[in-house]
Amino acid sequence: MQKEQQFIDRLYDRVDTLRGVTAQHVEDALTPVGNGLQARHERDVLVAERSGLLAALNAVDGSLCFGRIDLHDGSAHHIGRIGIREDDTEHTPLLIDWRAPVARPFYLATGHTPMGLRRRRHLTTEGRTVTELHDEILDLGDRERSGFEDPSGDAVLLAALSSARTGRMGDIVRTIQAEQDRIIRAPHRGVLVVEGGPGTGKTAVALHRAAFLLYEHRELLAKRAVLVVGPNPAFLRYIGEVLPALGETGVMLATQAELFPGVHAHGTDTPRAAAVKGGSAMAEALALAVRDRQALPEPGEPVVIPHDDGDLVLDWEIAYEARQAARETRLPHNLARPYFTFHVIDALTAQLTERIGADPYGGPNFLGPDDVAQLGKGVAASEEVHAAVGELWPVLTPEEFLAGYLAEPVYVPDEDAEAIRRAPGGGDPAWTPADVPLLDEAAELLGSDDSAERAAAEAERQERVAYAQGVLELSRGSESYEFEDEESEFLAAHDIIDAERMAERQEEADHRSAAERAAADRTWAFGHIIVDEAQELSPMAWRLLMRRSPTRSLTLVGDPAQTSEEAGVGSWERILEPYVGDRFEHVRLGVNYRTPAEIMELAAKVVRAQDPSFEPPGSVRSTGETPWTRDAGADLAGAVARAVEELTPEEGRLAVIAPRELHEEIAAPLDGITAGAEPDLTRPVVLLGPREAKGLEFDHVLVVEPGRFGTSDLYVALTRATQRLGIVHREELPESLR
Ligand SMILES: Nc1ncnc2c1ncn2[C@@H]1O[C@H](COP(=O)(O)OP(=O)(O)OP(=O)(O)O)[C@@H](O)[C@H]1O
Repeated sequence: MQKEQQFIDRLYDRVDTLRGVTAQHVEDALTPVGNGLQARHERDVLVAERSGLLAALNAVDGSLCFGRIDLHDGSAHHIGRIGIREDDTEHTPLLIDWRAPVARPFYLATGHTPMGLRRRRHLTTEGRTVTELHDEILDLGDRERSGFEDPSGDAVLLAALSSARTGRMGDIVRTIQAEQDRIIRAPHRGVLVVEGGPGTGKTAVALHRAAFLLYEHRELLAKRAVLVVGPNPAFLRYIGEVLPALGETGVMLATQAELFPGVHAHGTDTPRAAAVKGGSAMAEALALAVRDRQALPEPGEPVVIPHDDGDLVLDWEIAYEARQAARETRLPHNLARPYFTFHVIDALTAQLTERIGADPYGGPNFLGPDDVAQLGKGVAASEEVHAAVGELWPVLTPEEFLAGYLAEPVYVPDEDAEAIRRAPGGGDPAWTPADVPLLDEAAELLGSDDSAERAAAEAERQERVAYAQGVLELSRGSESYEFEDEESEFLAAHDIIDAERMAERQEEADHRSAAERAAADRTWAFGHIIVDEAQELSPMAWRLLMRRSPTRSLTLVGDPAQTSEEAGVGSWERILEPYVGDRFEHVRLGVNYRTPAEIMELAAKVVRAQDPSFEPPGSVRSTGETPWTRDAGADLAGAVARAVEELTPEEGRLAVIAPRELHEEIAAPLDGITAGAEPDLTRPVVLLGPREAKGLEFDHVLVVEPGRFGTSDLYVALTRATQRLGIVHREELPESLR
């Protein structure tokens, strides 16, 4: 123990030094560097790198080192949250990053396959003090003993699993199990589906996989960012501290509702409406509805446009021809529009030319090319002409278009249209999460006519080029000074870079991280996407996500038995077929680390009532505490309050999971309970609806009125506890719980 304490002391000495040096470096790098563009660029890179390192050093302070492996060749390595090197000329590793290949045997070695290890040691620390050691001897022939042997090999894991919950998910880097390690370190290309029952560590594995990928492909993923998609904001907050604790901050966490920049989708849909909006038929319906916005005048009822040189007649034929020409470009609606406009102007100009210059005796037209051009200019400049074109082929934003569509849904069966219909207008349209993929689909179909923005960006670029040119000239002018020493190998900026490239570089020095830039850009292509509770996403949501991953580099984790959304897709094959065919890896996690065996037995009955062949994951531990059921009699709120008092842990968290419509009644007699749309999970007692409980975990859980839950919601609710489960009801219990 003393030796390990000495090591830990040395490690923290080094960390403190590094932290001081890095902080100083950041400060140095932040000092103004004048106008030298190259210097400025280098400074930006340095600041970013050093700030990242500093953030990592600060974040991983707690239990920085948690393991040690001793090899047969006499060498030993300490394993920790990040890698630290000595300050010697060789930069000898002092602490090995858990993600490095050298650390792998720490997670995988067994007595059967020791991978060169003699011993695996788990270190437990409090602050900077070593408090416990647990050793596993992997070479049975080895007689040497430390006195800290843990014959079962799972003391550290079991302690982690039964410790009090905090309302925030913790990392599992000390105790990643072999089946989990293989998933965490799987290659980043392609689609990996991770399926497993409740508590099998899917979320934990997904987040550690993100950390691993950021380590393994640092350069690529720092540029393209990693996106983690979760089911709701409370869940994202619940998991939000895991990656920072592993020293990783460059990840964008988002719910489906947040994936259309500029839209805050806080409205709610009925389950039926969400299911219709999520169905793949919507893609076709929206595409057809966009075509409907490319209108023609009624035959025989042309649009007559007053014009200085005489009325212009925009009839069905002209519009039809123009529409054909525009559609043939196969461009999105807004981008095809200029072709429509052009054809209309052309045809109207021809009409004028014909009218004004026609020879009544059938000879050639009197007007020459210059006159025609002049007429054309007049037509093109006519506001009335543009207004008429705008009526037939309007510029549409996704929001305008979708609001219009939802006010009058077409190309879906009548009963579906009824389910999604929404009153038009009314200020804030209150977009719902299910609208977000539709907005994205609309944005694809419409295309954005960003010519104005592009022109502005180009003007800005030109300005930067001019500025860079000036800097280069200055640097040429000062050449005689820089090259005073003939032998000097110093290169002036203009030797290695031209003005255009220098300007581009300056543009790259956008201080936002890739994750921040990605959050503001609808068309961002992420380096990797991780989807948690992937079974909940609708086909339309999958279309959106696949657009954000053109390289198809995704990890999907989920459990079909926990699907609650009607729009959710039951089979991975069906989800993925349109995008990758059958080219995806499918792995399963089979051990439940959360729910004790006693609770799992009860939860399994619920699913078995519907699917007799259902097999839940085996629980890694039992507690001896049988879940209980209590009839509340007439006073439901009173019975819940008594149960809450009984179940509120001294340390740790209790969740009351009840149908939403009962929340007010239940919460009334309870003090200090946190509830609402975004409850604070760090408070001792939290009141949740079944859907919000998805993915979360508590020491104790009280389920209220389970007869009102659907099968999968009930299964989710029953499997949230790490210790105790109680059920209170006034109405009849479902058969499986009787
Ligand atoms: N190897 C491990 N070491 C320590 N704890 C672990 C390990 N694997 C999983 N756990 C813990 O088990 C609990 C369940 O993990 P997690 O939430 O990732 O499961 P899940 O499969 O996503 O569950 P669900 O589908 O029910 O939401 C968490 O507290 C997690 O920290």
